[in-house]
Amino acid sequence: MIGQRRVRLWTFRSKLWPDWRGLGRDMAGRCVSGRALIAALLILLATVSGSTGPSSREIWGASRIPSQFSEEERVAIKEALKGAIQIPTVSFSHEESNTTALAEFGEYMRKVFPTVFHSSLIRHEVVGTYSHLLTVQGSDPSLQPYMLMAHFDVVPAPEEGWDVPPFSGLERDGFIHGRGTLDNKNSVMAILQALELLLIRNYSPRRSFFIALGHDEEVSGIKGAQKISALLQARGVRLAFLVDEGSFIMEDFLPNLKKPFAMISVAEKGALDLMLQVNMTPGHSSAPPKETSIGILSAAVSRLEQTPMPNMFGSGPLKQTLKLLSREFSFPTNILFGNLWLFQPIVSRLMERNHITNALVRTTTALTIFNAGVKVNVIPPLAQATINFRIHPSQTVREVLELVKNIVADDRVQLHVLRSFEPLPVSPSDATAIGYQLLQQTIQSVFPEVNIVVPGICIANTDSRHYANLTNGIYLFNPVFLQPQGFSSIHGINEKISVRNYENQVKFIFELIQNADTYKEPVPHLHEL
Ligand SMILES: CCCCCCCCCCCCCCCCCC(=O)N[C@@H](Cc1ccccc1)C(=O)O
Ligand SMILES: [Zn+2]
Ligand SMILES: [Zn+2]
Repeated sequence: MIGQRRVRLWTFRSKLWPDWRGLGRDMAGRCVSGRALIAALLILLATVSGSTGPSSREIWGASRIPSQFSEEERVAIKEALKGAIQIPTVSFSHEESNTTALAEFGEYMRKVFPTVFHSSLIRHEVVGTYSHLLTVQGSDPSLQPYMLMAHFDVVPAPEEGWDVPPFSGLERDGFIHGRGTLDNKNSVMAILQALELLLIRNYSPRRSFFIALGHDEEVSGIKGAQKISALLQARGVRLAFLVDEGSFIMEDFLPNLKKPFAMISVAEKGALDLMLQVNMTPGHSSAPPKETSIGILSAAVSRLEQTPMPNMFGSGPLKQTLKLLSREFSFPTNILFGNLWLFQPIVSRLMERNHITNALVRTTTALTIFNAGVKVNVIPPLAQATINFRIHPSQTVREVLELVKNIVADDRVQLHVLRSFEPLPVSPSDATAIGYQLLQQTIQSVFPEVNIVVPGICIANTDSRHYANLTNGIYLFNPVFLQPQGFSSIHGINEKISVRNYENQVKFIFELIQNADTYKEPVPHLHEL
């Protein structure tokens, strides 16, 4: 029955497919087709007048600065990133970081971007000893400011397994190698680099914006981002939106989808670090009791690992993500993703099959620390295990704790919450959401090969949560192409970015800053009034 229905649906849709695609594009917004028409006219005009084509200055307005960089600038762009990678700004733990390197990084930024740090338009403040806040003054106070964020601390990188030393910043085969090339010195450097290049070209913004560069994101953001946020709140700042790390232009993440798609995360998971502890009477191992602290704790954590948290597919932004992506798939995935009203149960199961997509549909349970015992012939009194839960946007810390208690179901296992925070509220991605729309438009102009932009969920955590008090528009997006191998290199080995990818990241921010000045609020339709 279902099989017959599936075939019928497919036949119906495949007949309509070409029309739907054409129609979809036209209906994506009159302004898009209008802009295409204007672009076509400009090309025609330029051809007649002997020029090679319309520049972005012509399309976006007379005062627009084209994102074209000289050979000399292109060399300086990549050399600046290499230098940043060579400073080992490692966050080891809450208590320990390489503070010498953090301070050196501040000096390095000032040296490499002199125009930024000497501009009369920019106020620079050091916050929490090592983090940086730049306030870029716009000329039009009626425009609400926004914020670009990044962090320059990195996770440790022992040399084993790396093709090149992780703090060498070496260029090889078109890639710059090293810890922080994707997470997240690329963004720190690209933001400052784009601004430096704009200022050199005498740019002055209409819309004010902030640049917040954190020094402790990899261990909490409490000394950096949290302090910057408090400072801005005390100044009464409200942000139109902010952009941080957390998502990419995805390539080869989904089976049967060869084309890249840009995912702007509009939601970020929460987190719960829970320590499980069992205390029993110690004793001689020659006469062990029936149950030991290690055995009881192992059984409890094993139950947690074997009992995944509920699949939350159907709530949150993922349905919209798949609906939008469905057009990019071939049969039968296009039918499944495009008709979730019917195929939701199947799709939610499919998502569980892969560890990355599984993380999108549920709160994940990761056993990360286990401690017990000191000597082979001593029954230890104490066994401890720490579990890192990443909480799905549709759940709360309290709900997860309740589920954990029910799964453990053993009073001898004590639960201690070490740290927890709720998922971020979902940021808007509709036609009126300025941050989302600006990112989408900029992606479309800088990366014409990327057909589709979708809202998504960030499965990791970022500094952006510390700014939730200042805006409801939190967008996580790095304008960089990422494959699954690149994802594994983040916090892993052989982290690297191609020179081309990095140049495009600079170009993207160069364009985004200018687009923020010229963004026009959409006019509401009559029926919405
Ligand atoms: C249908 C769409 C499928 C495509 C899914 C592809 C998903 C790819 C995900 C890529 C995510 C990359 C995330 C990069 C940002 C990493 C930020 C980070 O590492 N943050 C730390 C922060 C932290 C948390 C807890 C303690 C200390 C630090 C983290 O662990 O989350
Ligand atoms: Zn990061
Ligand atoms: Zn990280």
